[in-house]
Amino acid sequence: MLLKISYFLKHFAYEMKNYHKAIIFPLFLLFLFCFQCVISGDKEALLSLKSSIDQTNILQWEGTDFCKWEGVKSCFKNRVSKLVLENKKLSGTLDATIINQLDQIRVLSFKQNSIFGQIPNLSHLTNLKSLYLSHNNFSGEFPASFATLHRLKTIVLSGNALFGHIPASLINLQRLHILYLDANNFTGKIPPFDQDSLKHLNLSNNQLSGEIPATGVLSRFNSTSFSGNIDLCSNAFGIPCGFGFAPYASITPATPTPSFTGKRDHHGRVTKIITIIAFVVGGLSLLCVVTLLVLVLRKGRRNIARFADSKAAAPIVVGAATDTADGKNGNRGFSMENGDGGRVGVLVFCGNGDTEMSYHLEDLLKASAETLGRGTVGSTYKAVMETGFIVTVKRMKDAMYPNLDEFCRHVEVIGKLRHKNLVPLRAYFRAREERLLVYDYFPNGSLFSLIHGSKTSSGGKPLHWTSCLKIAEDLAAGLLHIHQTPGLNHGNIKSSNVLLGSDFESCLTDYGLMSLKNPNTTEESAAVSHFYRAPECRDFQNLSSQQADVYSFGVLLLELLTGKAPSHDLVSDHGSDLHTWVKSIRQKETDSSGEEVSSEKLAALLNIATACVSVAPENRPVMREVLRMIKETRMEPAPAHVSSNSSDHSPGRWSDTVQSLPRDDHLSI
Ligand SMILES: Nc1ncnc2c1ncn2[C@@H]1O[C@H](COP(=O)(O)OP(=O)(O)OP(=O)(O)O)[C@@H](O)[C@H]1O
Repeated sequence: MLLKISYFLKHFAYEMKNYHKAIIFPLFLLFLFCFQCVISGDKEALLSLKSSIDQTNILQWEGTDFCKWEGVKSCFKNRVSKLVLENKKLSGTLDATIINQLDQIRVLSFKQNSIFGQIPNLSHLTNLKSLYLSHNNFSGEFPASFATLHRLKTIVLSGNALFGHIPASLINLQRLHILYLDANNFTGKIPPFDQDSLKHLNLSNNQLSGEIPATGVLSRFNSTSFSGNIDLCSNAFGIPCGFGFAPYASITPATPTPSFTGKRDHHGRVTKIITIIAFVVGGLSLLCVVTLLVLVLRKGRRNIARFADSKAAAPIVVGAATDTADGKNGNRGFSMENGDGGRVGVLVFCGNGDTEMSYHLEDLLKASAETLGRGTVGSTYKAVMETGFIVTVKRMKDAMYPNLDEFCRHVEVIGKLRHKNLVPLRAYFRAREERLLVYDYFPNGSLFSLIHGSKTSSGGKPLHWTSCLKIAEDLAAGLLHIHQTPGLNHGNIKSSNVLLGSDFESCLTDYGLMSLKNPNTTEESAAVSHFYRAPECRDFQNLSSQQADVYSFGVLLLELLTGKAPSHDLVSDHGSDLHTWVKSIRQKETDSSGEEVSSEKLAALLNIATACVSVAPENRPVMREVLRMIKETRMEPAPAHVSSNSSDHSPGRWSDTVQSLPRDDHLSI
């Protein structure tokens, strides 16, 4: 375009044959063009401004005389000198190139709109005296260019989201009369304003810090000009510096400054509340983190102490040997004491041979614990001590508690039982409200797992007949040992309470504990436990008995023979067809020599089971008789007197020559 014009001018001059005239003429045209631009410049600037902040067309700017448009309060020589667009719901950003075209403006106000973005560089508005941008959504830093506007008297930027420092260069504005920067996020120090012109100052509710400069001008303002800045201090205001925390926010003005709006006060309160909440939340979070850390650190060695001392809530003192429950046996015990020396918990070792066990209460308290399961009696844990020694700890449910003395008497009896087919109770922890039993840990799992695998379904593959007989004999021997203590019974025979020892011998556990149960408790046992129970004991009010144990043992034999867990009442379901049902389940089996097993062997075991599950307790054989029959079935002559030492059988004898079965009145297939 310019090239075209110059070409035209050159051509025109050539035609005129007068180069001087050719230069003057285009300059004249250019002057006319520029004059027209200036005349209509503010109009164009205003329309551009409208299109950037008035998209909803609130401003009805029509007509050629823009000096009469809404908000254009005055013009000077056809230029806008005062533009006041307050509370017009304007929204958008201010474009510096547009605003700076209004360079004759003296007063510019966009108060109480929703204009956002940075406050533009207004360095071309050299005539600007008053700028009101308060209560919008301006963000960004204070424009340093303001310091160059030497005519500025009023700067009102309150209620925005401005941040950063207040430029120290503002002290050069020698006409500055009003400076309101309250309710923003300004940080840093207050510049040392000292211009006499400054009569109104509000810097409240920011995040200013440091000492208020002790200038003569600033000292004229009262504390309300500075309130709501939590890190400001001033010796003049009696808020000493050097204490790290100068609560300017808490200063209550003696004479409130009228210009402080409700919004600012509200903002101050909100800031205070947020600060307090932040401290509280921060404190609580710190507490949670510390607690979590402690828990995580202790997780690796999840502590028996958690259940051992949780209720006692007492510091543990370990080391002093104490007496057993009755104070007579002299078994070694280690006590847990409260602060005043009163004994609240004792670990008592049972059987005489166990007094030299290689751990103390302290070791147990430090052991890591893994939950093995939760049953009728309580929760069972595998506890691994720091030495690597492993024990099983059973924490008894509240419902199981008789009074402490009764508990101790009973557990002392159980703790003395030693038999190769019983899981030994090594120690017990007695405290006011806590009962722990410590057993050997059996790593080979339970009979339940052996029969049913890890599945909890009732279906499983029946064990080989030799295993059935071996297990039956082991359990009968263990149970007989219990029954040899007058009045003592197991009370909870089931396959999960049979553990496999190091030689895969079967060992009864959890014996003698059901009688500790409070008879008034309404707590029901699991369904599977229910059908092991003798019919006369299914009502929980009725205590278990040795005859009831025999019934449960019979059910366990049926489970061995069929591989079916008693999820329903096997006995009453199958009645007289029990034999047919069992036979139908078992395939033909051979012994180790490859010879087909006489059905008589299995028939004999089934006969024993059937006898045990007689509905009438008086028709059930006693355990001595049951053991004898099982032994005879395995071709082993039953001893005249069965004792704990007499039931030692090696697995090698399982497939001995088949002999004829003994006949019993109860047993007929
Ligand atoms: N001394 C032990 N060594 C290894 N595992 C054990 C020991 N004692 C129990 N268990 C296993 O821990 C698990 C939970 O046992 P727990 O006695 O708490 O429940 P349960 O036998 O299912 O029910 P109940 O309390 O009625 O006897 C069971 O699988 C059990 O076989």
